Amino acid sequence: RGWAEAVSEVTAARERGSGAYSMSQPFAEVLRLPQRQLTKLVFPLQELERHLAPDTRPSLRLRLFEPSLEAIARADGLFTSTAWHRIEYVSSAVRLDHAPGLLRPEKVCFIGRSNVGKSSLLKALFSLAPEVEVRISKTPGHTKKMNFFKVGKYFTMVDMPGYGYRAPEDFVDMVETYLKERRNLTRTFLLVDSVVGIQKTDSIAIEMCEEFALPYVMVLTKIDKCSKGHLLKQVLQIQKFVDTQTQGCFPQLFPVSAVTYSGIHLLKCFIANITGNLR
Ligand SMILES: Nc1nc2c(ncn2[C@@H]2O[C@H](COP(=O)(O)OP(=O)(O)OP(=O)(O)O)[C@@H](O)[C@H]2O)c(=O)[nH]1
Ligand SMILES: [Mg+2]
Repeated sequence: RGWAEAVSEVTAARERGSGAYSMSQPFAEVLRLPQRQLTKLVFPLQELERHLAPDTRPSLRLRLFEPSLEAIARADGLFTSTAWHRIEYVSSAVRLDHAPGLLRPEKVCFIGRSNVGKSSLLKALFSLAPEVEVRISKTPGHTKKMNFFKVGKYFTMVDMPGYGYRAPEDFVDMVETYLKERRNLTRTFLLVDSVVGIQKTDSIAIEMCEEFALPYVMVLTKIDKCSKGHLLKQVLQIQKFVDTQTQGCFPQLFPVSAVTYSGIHLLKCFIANITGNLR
């Protein structure tokens, strides 16, 4: 289905004013981009796929989650803060028993090495809620607490401290306990730096997710820093790792850039979908 049709469909939906949230203005702009630019921004894996030899294509699982542009547009609305639908910081905690109550569905958290780009990713996902403050830093080990953010009445997202270099001392107690015991956690996003690929420290998190049998999703960060060839190599390598060495990892990778926003819209749509909010 062409994107031009999606534009008119979504525009019509917006004019009808249907639903608590509808397409964000910035996404209307995205839909006006030339096809190639739009694909690169919204479907970065598809853009890479064009450079693969036909017989290697099946190794990239591109088609597992392939929403329509209309669905992506609606998800963008879910991540837009309005007076009726507030996206906001809730609280921070260093221990599980300090975390917000379990009544609100938690749904998603972001884990990964320090400096991999967890806070930056959250900030990019919240770019249409500019009043939400997510702190990022060049210095690894910046996020010291579990930070809870709510997306209206729908769900909560958690930014975690990183593991590895300059990780907080109580990291293990904090993050392991959280992952193991948080009953309302539906999906864990495990971030891997696309420039360097899976490192020893990443294996800690992978093993943790596997051991606790958590459903998790691998996100490749900072893709703006990779050449096309390098990114393709990393994506294929990591995809192979996921296919052969993991049980609980969703077999489609999500490459993103918090700088160019490549892959961010698709990830918003995936989160809307797994939290049951893609109406
Ligand atoms: N070029 C580029 N830089 C990024 C991207 N995402 C994050 N960075 C940079 O990477 C550094 C670390 O980012 P953070 O988001 O603070 O990383 P973090 O994973 O939250 O780190 P800790 O809180 O220390 O665990 C910062 O200098 C960011 O500007 C990206 O997509 N592209
Ligand atoms: Mg951080």
